[in-house]
Amino acid sequence: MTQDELKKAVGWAALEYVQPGTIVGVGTGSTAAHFIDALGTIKHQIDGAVSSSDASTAKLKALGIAVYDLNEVDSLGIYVDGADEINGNMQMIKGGGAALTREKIIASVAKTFVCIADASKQVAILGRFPLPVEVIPMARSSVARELVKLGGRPEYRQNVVTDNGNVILDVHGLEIIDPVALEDAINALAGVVTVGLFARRGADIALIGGADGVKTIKK
Ligand SMILES: O=C(CO)[C@H](O)[C@H](O)COP(=O)(O)O
Repeated sequence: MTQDELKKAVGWAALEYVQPGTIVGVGTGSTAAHFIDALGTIKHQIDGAVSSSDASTAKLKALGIAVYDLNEVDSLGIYVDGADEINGNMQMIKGGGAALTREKIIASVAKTFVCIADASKQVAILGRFPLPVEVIPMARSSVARELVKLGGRPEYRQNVVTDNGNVILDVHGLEIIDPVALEDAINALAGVVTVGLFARRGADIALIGGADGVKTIKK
């Protein structure tokens, strides 16, 4: 199977966790896009979605799925999203698609985070994938200097402006032994909006697509 076929398999497998009559939290990226396609087939059974990016919102609306502002929603049963890396403790690096801030907000509200990923995303130690950090534009250089002190090599993601009007620094060269400590340290830097390290709030369920099919891992 190709990587995209594995992404499709987990995207469709996530339908099992969608409860009829509820609003569903929806992530961003190529794996989440498969989930949105799957969601479209049961659109009359759900109340709608809360979306983590303008791109996912457009895709949801094109399929006829109502998209709600998170402020209109009191609670959320599930959030379904991909990951750039996931470790054995269900902690993740996210933000390859620059949607990390809205993803983290929705994940914080949802009762259950369902991570959908192909097996290439599983790692023993997070950090091989450059860690995305969303930064207020005027703090780009000052935050970059602080990230160097934390042991990383930040690179400005050229020509990318987030849905929130900010910029992204991708931090290379990290071997993240203590994800919670690094998440806290980066979040504490003035000018950082969000770090794409989902350590304090990791996934509750991971659906991992590999050669043997879709494996379910529960926290
Ligand atoms: O965090 C994300 C977007 O900000 C995505 O979930 C992550 O980049 C994985 O993307 P894909 O499913 O395309 O491999």
